[in-house]
Amino acid sequence: MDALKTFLSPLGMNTGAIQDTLKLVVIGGTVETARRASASAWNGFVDSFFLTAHFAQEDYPYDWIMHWLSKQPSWGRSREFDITTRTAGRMQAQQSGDVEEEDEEEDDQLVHGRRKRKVAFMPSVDTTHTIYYRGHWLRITRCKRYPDYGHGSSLKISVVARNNDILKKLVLEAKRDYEKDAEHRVHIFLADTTYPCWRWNGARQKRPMSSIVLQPGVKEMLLADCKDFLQSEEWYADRGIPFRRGYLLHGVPGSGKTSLIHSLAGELGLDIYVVSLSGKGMSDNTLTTLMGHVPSRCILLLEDLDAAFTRGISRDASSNGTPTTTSAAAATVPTSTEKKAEESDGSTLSLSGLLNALDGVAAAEGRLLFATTNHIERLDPALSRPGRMDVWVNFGHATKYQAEGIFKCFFPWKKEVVKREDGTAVIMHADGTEQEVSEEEKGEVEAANSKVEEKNGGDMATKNVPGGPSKRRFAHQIPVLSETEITKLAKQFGDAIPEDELSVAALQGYLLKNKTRPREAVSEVAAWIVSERETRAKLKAEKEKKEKEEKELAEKEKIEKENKEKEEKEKEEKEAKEKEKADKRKAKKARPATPPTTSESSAASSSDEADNEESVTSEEENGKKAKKEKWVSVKKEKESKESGVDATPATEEKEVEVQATQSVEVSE
Ligand SMILES: Nc1ncnc2c1ncn2[C@@H]1O[C@H](COP(=O)(O)OP(=O)(O)OP(=O)(O)O)[C@@H](O)[C@H]1O
Repeated sequence: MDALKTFLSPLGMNTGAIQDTLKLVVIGGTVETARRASASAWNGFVDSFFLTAHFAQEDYPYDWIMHWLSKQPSWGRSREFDITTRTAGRMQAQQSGDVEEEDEEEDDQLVHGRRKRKVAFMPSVDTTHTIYYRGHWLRITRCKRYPDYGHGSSLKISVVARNNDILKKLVLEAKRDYEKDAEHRVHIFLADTTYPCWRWNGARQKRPMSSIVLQPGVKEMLLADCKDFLQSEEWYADRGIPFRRGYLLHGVPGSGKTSLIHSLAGELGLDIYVVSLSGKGMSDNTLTTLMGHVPSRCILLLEDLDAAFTRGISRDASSNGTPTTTSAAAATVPTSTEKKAEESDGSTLSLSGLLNALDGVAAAEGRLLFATTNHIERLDPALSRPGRMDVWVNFGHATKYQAEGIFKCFFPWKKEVVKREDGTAVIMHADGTEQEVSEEEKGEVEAANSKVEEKNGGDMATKNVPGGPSKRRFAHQIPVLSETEITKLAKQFGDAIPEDELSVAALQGYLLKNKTRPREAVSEVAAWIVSERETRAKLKAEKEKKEKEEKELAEKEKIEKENKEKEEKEKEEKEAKEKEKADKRKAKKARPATPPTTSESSAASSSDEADNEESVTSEEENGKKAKKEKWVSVKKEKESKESGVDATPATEEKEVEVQATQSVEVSE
């Protein structure tokens, strides 16, 4: 300190003030260090009493817990939230529940054609929330797992307890709760190739199997097969057969392949995992990782299987399903066009990679694989062989049977209950049969009929509605037909539809346009078919024309390219020749002016030979020069002669000319 004083005094500084400041810094630093040390020691001490469970977003328990949390009243008192209008996550959709209730009255309102946005409350990231559960305080923290990628969260739940029973109970309760709520929905997961994992893409309302109209027996067969498979784990294990089953749905577009899969998923209570094989960034490794994370008991859907092979990734044309070394190698070695495609979308999926991912060691057991394609002929036989695709179903254009069925599904109808004179009630069926029903059954049928009418904006719809009729808004007022009438109309509709010409999706499109006019839909269907045929013929002609034009253009471009290449080649050759000539000329000029000696001339003769062309040119030039000189002198001679004695005949001129040439040749 004294040394510091001696150092500062000559500078005229107040040493007392500086000393005080330094003391303060030292004391402050010591106190802060002590505080931090004690805090971390306390945290460590406290943490040692906590049991902590981690839940990653990629896994199911995360969803269960988030779903459970959204229902906790204490969660609602939390003071920190993320608020979002996006519904990208399953939780966001569910947590919007609180806000939905408040807005229920206006739920159906559209603002500028859009449904009003709902606000979702999300637990904020990196904040700890405390919830009381079964006599314990749970500390819950949600954190970002991959902040650099901007996605991926995890949950951490800590609780002070002697053993982990409380956490087990919590997870089981959350799971039960979640599954109960998911009962009426099918969850869809999409493959994310950036960080290979499955992302929840939404939950769809289950589609009843009755709304899918296929040829008789097809959907029943598929449903029974799936159910049988799901119950046969032991049977497969006993025989050492991998517990997997594959279904290949192939056929024309818009024939119900995807719809049937969604419907089956709903019926079987399974989630759907969708992979787009032609998607950006899809590679063998990515697919294998994804397949390894598919849970057992789910539907794995490979849509448009043929599209994955548009780059020609196939083993070989004559493949019989057994991978060969060469062909498998060929599959992994892309051609230049394939390489370009890879470069543009980062996709490097090979057929052998796909096959390995589907039934390699990492592939999940117990899953139902569904693959759809519009071009079965493009598939490699190895891909569609039994063991990979066990059941094939062909989907064609609409038959009369399907047309009739889809009409019946489309329009609402009710059962006719008639009271006989003797007081008993009967249901009159469309085929003329009568079904006797008890009073109770009659009540049920009538209640069902009222529901149908209410749903479709009939008279009943405006009755018994809390808040009065004005509270209810109906987009469509659809007449509810009797069973007899709908059956009759459906038959007429089916009869009018040509067999195997239009897709079911096209029929659905027509019926959608007439969704409130079932009777008109039947009376106008013939005209629609005519216009549909005309449109299709027109589109076909336009397509053919376009293809022809494109072909011609391609041909023209090809010819132009060839011509251009030819011209460039000729130009290059010409330039090379001229350059060669110029070089030779330069070389000749550089030779010594003195006549070469015999030895020199003989030595030079070989190079003269090489210069042959060049010397011929200079010889020609020399000849021409000499000839001209000779000609001038002869002419002068002639003129002098003419001025003197007699004209020399023209032949003489030629002779002289010839002689001149000859003399030049001789002189050379
Ligand atoms: N057989 C069917 N029964 C009921 N609805 C059908 C049927 N076929 C098609 N549809 C309707 O047509 C629409 C398209 O059907 P879907 O997407 O299932 O056809 P797809 O065969 O999968 O077509 P793509 O091959 O083009 O993917 C859906 O809205 C669906 O309701």
